[in-house]
Parts: sequence; structure tokens; C-alpha cells
Amino acid sequence: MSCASCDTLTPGLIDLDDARRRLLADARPLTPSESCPLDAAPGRILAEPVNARLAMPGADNSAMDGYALRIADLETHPNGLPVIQRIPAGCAPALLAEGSCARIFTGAPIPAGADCVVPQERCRIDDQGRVHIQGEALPGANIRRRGEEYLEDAPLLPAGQLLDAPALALLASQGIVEVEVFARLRVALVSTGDELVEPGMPLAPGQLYNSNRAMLSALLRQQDCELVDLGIVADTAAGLRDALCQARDSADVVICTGGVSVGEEDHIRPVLAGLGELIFHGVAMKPGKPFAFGRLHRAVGDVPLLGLPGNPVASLVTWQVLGQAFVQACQGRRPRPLQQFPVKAGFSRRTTQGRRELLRVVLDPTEPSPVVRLAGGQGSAMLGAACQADGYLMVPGNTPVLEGNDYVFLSVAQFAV
Ligand SMILES: Nc1nc2c(c(=O)[nH]1)N[C@H]1C(S)=C(S)[C@@H](COP(=O)(O)OP(=O)(O)OC[C@H]3O[C@@H](n4cnc5c(N)ncnc54)[C@H](O)[C@@H]3O)O[C@H]1N2
Ligand code: MOO
Repeated sequence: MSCASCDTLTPGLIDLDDARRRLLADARPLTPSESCPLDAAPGRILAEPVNARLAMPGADNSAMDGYALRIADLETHPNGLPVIQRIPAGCAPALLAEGSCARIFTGAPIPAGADCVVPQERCRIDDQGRVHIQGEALPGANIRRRGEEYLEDAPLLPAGQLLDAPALALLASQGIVEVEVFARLRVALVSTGDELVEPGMPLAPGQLYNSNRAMLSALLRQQDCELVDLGIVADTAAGLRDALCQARDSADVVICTGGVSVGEEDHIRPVLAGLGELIFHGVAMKPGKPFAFGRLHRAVGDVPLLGLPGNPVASLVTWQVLGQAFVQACQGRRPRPLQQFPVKAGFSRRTTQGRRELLRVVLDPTEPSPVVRLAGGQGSAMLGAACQADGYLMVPGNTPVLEGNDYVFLSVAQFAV
């Protein structure tokens, strides 16, 4: 497998891992906390740790439908054990009398005196209604012990936890109805470009539809951000300055697309320098080279700005590998490191000069071990392959892709939340 950190970088561009580190070093939770009912909490971020109120499970209970018994009785009662109790889930059982057993169901409390549950598939009931077991009965078998997962006051969820379905279920299992969460992060979205037109409007020659706005508003909503959509802003320094001032005054984070490259129509960097500071610009990745990060100054507290490239796939990929983790950290989450695993290339391709390339690829379902193929055209404006891709084949700069060699794969599934 190739070593991504050994890339020879194009001068002036920083490595992708460095860019991520610098972004995360600068990110702080930007929102205050508020109380939130559990029903309204999906997608929110816990602002305070939660400890267990109840032991889990709350009592010893059966993991199977079957019979609860005392193992010693099996030897002393070779003619079988009469069933003298029936214990469905939710009831309080009586003491198990010596030489008897209890019909029991999954989740039902274990009667005092029983030390084992035998699943019904291994039990035979004779014509006098006595239970005989096949195979071994081991102490504690099929009994879920009180507190085996959590005891009262044990740490349950840390601050920064995303309230996804399992976390909400865990809180509900504790009878919790309200939690302290971070307020929603307000993110201003600015689409720059004189050539852009919103879908639904007619296109004049040379114009194109604004696809980054649809993409990023979906991504930001998925991330549970409150969107402040400032629409399309013309490619003029004055227009951009006004838009960035408005964004700065109405949001916690600003994201803009386009205008971050080096041409005289690209105003983001000079305007940012006037309203705040540019922290870094240019990442050795393809797509996504002109990614910029800076701060807009404000009387109280600066507002971070992420400048994503205009090319739609460059915008998507820089959001996924750089912007998303930064936004998550500002939301109070602890972003996960990028998940990567080795796959074999099912194609060959020429080298990319000095930039780590993230090729849009699909996993070949007919191969026994992971092999990837190109998902389609790899241009930074070609959204078709991005729609089909299972992930990115990350190829170090100056390295050709050779069919059959191992490379790093980043699954797009990891960016889903
Ligand atoms: N001389 C150089 N030119 C370029 C360089 C360079 O290093 N030197 N870098 C290239 C790379 S790499 C990229 S990526 C692009 C990105 O440039 P910008 O971020 O400044 O983006 P724009 O120039 O504004 O637009 C690029 C491209 O994307 C289209 N676009 C922009 N916004 C949208 C949108 N909201 N929806 C759909 N499409 C959009 C725009 O029309 C352009 O075609 O710069 C290269 N140039
Ligand atoms: O980096 Mo640009 O995104 O190659 O097209």
C-alpha cells in the first residue's frame, strides 16, 4: 500500500492531513446549550455527560423463552421437574420451590432459587407435565444479570455525543425525557459566481445552474445545522464584502463556494483579508486544491469561514474530508478520524502531479475481496460519478494507479452523519 504522508507536495499547498489538523485545532464549540425533550432530540449533540439512573438490566432476567430451574435439582429429581410457576415479562415471581421449575419468557425476572434457564428447544415435557432437559445446564446460563451493562451512576453518554437512534434508545431505556444539548449551529451559505442561476430560472448563454447550493444545504441540514442561505453573490469585491458582512453578523460559521482560486475574478481571499484573516489556502488534493480557511473579525468573537472550490465535486469532497469535521467540532461533537481501509485497484491510471487524488470509485460486488473500479468521469465538475461512488480511492501525488495494487479507500458512508 502506498504511504499518503510520503506525497511530494506541490509547493505552496499543504497536506490534507495537516489541513484537517489545522482546522480542528481552530474549532471550538460555538453554541450555548439548551434543554431539549427527547422526542425533539434526534440529530442534536449532548452538551453534558449523562450518567445511568437505573442499573441495566434492572433485575436478573431470562435471555430465552424456556424453563428456569435449580441445577442441583436435575440430579436429585431424575424423573423430571414439575412446572409450578409461569413467569411472563413484567411480573414479580415467587421463590422457586425445591424440586420444581418455572415456565419463563425472554425478559422475565428470574425467580429466587433458580440458577439457570434452559431454552425450550432443549426441554421435553412428559405426559405428567414434568420437564426433562437435553444437554448441559450451566450455572447462570441464559440469565442476564442485574447491572451487567451499567450500574446506577455509571457514565452512560459523554458530552459531544450525537443523539442518533441508539443513543436515544439508551436514554429512553433509562426513563430520561429531557437532555441538555448544544443549540443548533447557524451556518451561512454563500454561492459566488456571476454565471450562476437558480434552478427554475431560464439560462442565458454562458450561465449554469447553482448545484452547490442544493448540495450544501442538504449536507448542512443532514448535519443538523440551521441554514442561513444568502443565495448567489456576484463576483465583485464589493458584493462579496457585503455578503460576508451579512453572513458574519447572522451566523456562527460561514461557508462559501467558488471564487477561491487565483484569477482576478476570485475575490474570496482579498475580501477575507480585508474583513479578517486568511489562515491557510491551498491543499494538495484533487479535487479541492483551492480550499481556503479564515476568520471574519467581529466586535465579539471571530466567525470562521470555509472557502470551498466552485467546481461541484471539489466542493463536495472538501466538505466531506475537511469542512464536515470542522463543523462537527463547532457543534460540540468530537469528529472521528477519517476511516480508511486498503482495497485493490481494478484499473490503471496515470499519475497526478504533486496532489493526493481522491478518485470516485465503486466497490465491485462480484469480487471476493474489495476491488474498486472508476465510478465514471473524474472531472471536478462531473457530479455523475460522485452520485454513483461508494467512496474515494486515495492515491498519493506523483503515483500512478496500477491495476492489482493496494491503495487506501475512504467509504462515503462515513460522511452520512
Ligand atoms: N490558473 C489557475 N486556475 C485554476 C486553478 C489554479 O490553481 N490556477 N485551480 C483550479 C481548480 S483546481 C479549481 S477546483 C477551480 C476552483 O476555482 P474557484 O473555487 O475559484 O471556483 P470558480 O472559479 O468560481 O468556479 C469553478 C467552476 O465551478 C463552477 N461553479 C462555481 N460555483 C458553482 C455552483 N454554485 N454550482 C455549480 N457550479 C459552480 C464555475 O462555473 C466554474 O466552472 O479553479 C481552477 N482554476
Ligand atoms: O482541485 Mo480542482 O478541484 O482539481 O478541480
